[in-house]
Amino acid sequence: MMKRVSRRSLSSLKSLREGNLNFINGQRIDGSGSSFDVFEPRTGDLLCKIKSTSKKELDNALSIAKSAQLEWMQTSALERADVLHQAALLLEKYREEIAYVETVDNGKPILESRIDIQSAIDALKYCGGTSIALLAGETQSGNGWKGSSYRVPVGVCAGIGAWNYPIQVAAFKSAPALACGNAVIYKPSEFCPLSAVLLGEVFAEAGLPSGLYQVIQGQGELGRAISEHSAVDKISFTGSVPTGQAILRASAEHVRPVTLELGGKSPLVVFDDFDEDIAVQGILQANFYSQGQVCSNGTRVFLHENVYQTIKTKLIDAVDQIKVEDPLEDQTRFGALVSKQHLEKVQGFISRAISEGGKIVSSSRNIETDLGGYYMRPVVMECHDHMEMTKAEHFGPICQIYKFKTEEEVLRRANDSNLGLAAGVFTNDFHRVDRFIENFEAGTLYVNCYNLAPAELGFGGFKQSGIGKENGVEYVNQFTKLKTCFYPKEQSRKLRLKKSHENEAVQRTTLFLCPRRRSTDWRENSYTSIKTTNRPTTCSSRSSGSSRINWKYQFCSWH
Ligand SMILES: NC(=O)C1=CN([C@@H]2O[C@H](COP(=O)(O)OP(=O)(O)OC[C@H]3O[C@@H](n4cnc5c(N)ncnc54)[C@H](O)[C@@H]3O)[C@@H](O)[C@H]2O)C=CC1
Repeated sequence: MMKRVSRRSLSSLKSLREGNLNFINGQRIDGSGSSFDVFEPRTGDLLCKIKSTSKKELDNALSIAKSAQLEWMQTSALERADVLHQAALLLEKYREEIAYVETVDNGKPILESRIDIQSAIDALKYCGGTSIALLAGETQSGNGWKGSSYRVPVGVCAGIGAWNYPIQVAAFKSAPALACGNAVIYKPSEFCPLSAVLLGEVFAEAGLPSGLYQVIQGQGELGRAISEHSAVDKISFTGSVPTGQAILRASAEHVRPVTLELGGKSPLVVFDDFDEDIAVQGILQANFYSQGQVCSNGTRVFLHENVYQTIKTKLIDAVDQIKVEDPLEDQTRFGALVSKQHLEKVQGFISRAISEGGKIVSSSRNIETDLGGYYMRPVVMECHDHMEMTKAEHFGPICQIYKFKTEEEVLRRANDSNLGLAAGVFTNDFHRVDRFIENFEAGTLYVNCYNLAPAELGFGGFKQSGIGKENGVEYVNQFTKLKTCFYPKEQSRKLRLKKSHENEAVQRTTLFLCPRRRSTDWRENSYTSIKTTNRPTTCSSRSSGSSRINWKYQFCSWH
């Protein structure tokens, strides 16, 4: 059993502001690399200075991770799941403290930060429970042969995260990796670096041995150093398409598995048979949650010509009523954008769209506020197909509306994108629903709802929106390698008898067919004898039964 040193406290915001934001081998320490400033989105004030991880410190952290991982992989999946479950309970316990830090760091409403922590809790419970069953593998037999496939950890997994869901992404990168017996080295976005450190403290208090979850801090340069490092066995990345492509290129050198959760430019198609008021609530949900900084947002809203005018009018009315407020207040539904640079980027998209013929039809995008910080009003824009914003992800609170006539036409326009993260359709015609499910070119589809991403089902994109999934069984599998072992049927029976007779608990001898190609008569082949670790073959998955937030919040009132 690995030695565990439990911590008993979570760092306060005051302490985080003071630095020591790398979390290496169970300790909060400063890096010795270059420094950079982090600003508070709700006020625009300096939040903290980060001393980033140097190349030498990265090497050291990876070597600590490898040693810790070699021990961790020897623990049972059930034991690992227990640690994740404990961490989930601690996240529940510290929900308010972490939500406060998250909102100060990111600018999103505190209500949303609380929900993001729920997603992190769900991921920990789901991955812990699921891995127990997945790692058990499967056994098959055929003519003269018997074989088992089972899953082993990948090794040291690196996570590189975006800024829009800091605690959630840190948990999404670490939960499946740890559950499957890997170590994690995580680099949060330089814009929102704090909650990943708190997650490290939560893991430590839950009994996770030091070195298995480490946080390194830095900007793109550190991300590049991770993606080029030979001691990293897998990378799980959430961020923009160009960065994802750079990581993929660097990983080709090492022939290393990569999971990419990248950007989107998702269509949301609204037909004239659907309730207009519910459609408006759905469009708000698909565009303005997290100030529009959501990868799966349905920013291209196609409205059927019969309802274009009425839905447009209702939508403008609803958007104009959204209050932009201090994200730390409980009632706030729309807070600050993440950074000055990002605010300027989003405003730049709007200005270029106007010069290309786009038109803001809601009130002004600008807002006077005495909070300081990075605020703008959400907007509705009438757009056409041949403008930059129809193709490019703006990642801000801009709902683009388009008019369409026929189903065939709108499907073609909806799919006309290099990205394929999500797509939605609002209609009461279930034959039409079937046709959209079949023909939408996207990895996540929403019918009469939008932006759900529960832990139980895979979420991820087609086309340039990514490779692999987060959530669901597929996601947990991505943090394992599959080993398949064949043996002759009679030999396997003898081995079983021998094993039970000698009560051999740790190791057994088995046989590989060699050469690998299966002959019609396997007896003609020669054998090679090797040693393998004995593994349990039956385990049951545990329910993640949590005090979940009801997902129906998705159509909550915005005013
Ligand atoms: N599909 C999904 O699940 C999600 C996708 N996203 C996408 O993330 C993007 C917004 O996030 P950003 O932080 O602006 O993305 P980004 O690509 O600029 O940065 C993401 C992370 O990559 C690091 N990085 C930068 N250059 C790197 C390099 N050359 N090699 C390795 N790492 C590097 C950054 O420091 C940061 O930690 C949007 O495109 C959004 O759609 C965001 C959330 C979820």
